[in-house]
Amino acid sequence: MAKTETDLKSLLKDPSLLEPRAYGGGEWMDGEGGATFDVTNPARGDVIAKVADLSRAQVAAVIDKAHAAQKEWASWTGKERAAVLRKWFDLMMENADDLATILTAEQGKPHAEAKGEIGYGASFIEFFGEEAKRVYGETIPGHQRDKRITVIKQPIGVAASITPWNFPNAMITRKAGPALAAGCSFVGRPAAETPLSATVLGVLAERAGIPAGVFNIVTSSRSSEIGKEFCENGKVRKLTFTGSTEVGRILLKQAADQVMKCSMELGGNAPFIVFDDADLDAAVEGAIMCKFRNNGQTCVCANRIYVQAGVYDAFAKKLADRVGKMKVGDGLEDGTELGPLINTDAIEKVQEHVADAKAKGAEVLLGGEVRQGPGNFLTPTIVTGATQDMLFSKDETFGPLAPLFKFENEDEVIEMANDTIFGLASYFYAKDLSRVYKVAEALEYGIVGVNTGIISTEVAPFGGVKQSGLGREGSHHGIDEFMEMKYICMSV
Ligand SMILES: O=CCCCC(=O)O
Repeated sequence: MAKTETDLKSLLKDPSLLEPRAYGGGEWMDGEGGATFDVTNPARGDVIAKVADLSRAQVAAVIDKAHAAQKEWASWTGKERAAVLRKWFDLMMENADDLATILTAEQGKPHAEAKGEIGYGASFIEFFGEEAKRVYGETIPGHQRDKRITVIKQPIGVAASITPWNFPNAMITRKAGPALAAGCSFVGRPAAETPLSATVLGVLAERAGIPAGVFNIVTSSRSSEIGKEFCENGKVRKLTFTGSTEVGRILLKQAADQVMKCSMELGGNAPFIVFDDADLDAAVEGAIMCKFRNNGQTCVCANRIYVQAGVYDAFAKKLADRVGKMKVGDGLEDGTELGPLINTDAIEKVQEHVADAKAKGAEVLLGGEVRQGPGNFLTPTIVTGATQDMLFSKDETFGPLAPLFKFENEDEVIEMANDTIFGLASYFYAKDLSRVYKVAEALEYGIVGVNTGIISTEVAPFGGVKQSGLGREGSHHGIDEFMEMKYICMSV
């Protein structure tokens, strides 16, 4: 069980993968004056590493290096960039066990789930490496007899990224993959809770032969200062962010001064609807995968579960039977299905949502207990009798709370499901084909899962509508976020 950096190293097949320094311009960097910040294991609350705490000036110096490296990188052919990205992907897969151990130690999710994230994260590097060869332009018939029109796509330049602690590998690779494939250089600021999953990507990028300055990881505890540097530095041409809608709004305002191209993957409040013609066992399994992925700390996790009246009681019972058996514990221990929450604030938010629901008439069917002792553990919780006036109807709980709402008909549930400022992911279970089409079209969300609780894949465009964000990540669309279109009009 990891207690210190040394202990965590002893769990790795290759201890040199654990890197507490930042990676900028191809060099490993300490914080100014040796400044560090602590990284703790949420399963035990102990410090596992002291990581370089870069100042804003140090980050600006890294941006200079990324800027200097970008033009040469962009001059490589797509095939040449694809070859090093492929090497990077291979190294991630070869070291997947160690990467997962580092991820679990700092983030908490069970090791098997962490390993799943490493595979998912690596898939973006593989996919976009392949896409590097397929950045096609266009020819358009001229508007006059002597005119020829060609459209080309060019890398935007330096891309800055800010990523969250809940998917500390995949949220970086989903941005760095297309950025590097497009010919951009990349400066990533990982969450202060989970920097080691980012620096290890720097270790492997270096081993893969990605040129100095092309992939950079700037670890820092000063989130708002670094955000400002990214938005105000004239050498940064693209900002890509995954995190809360609240922070996304601040970044968009700051980036407006430079009219910076932004991609925003923000909050969600996913509805999960079970119609009375659904396969109930499949719906229960889908709800568990969707709700309890990363212990509910995922922007696409079900936040509101709507169940049609005729199957409400049966669904609630089946769900409680299954969830009640889930093993909560340290993610580094065998058999753990639900790890700790990231911190005590996260526990308090779940408790606040449960207390509010109880005060408004809901009943706790299962769970809700905070485990005594070290670590941020909370048993998975189900409440019945949820209604639209309860806190979780407006606000993402981001924890292991499954509120069950009862509904009577299609129109009513669509109205309730869409009654939110968010529009990221949504899910429903039904068999009737015309219902499937109508409901999928009526849900105001960027992603709709039909008879499935898992929708994430590198080949599909991930992103939200309304206040859930701007732009799409993944799929062949994802690379366009890092490119500019140029039209060349030629007189012949
Ligand atoms: O919180 C958002 C992380 C997205 C995880 C995914 O890609 O499914």
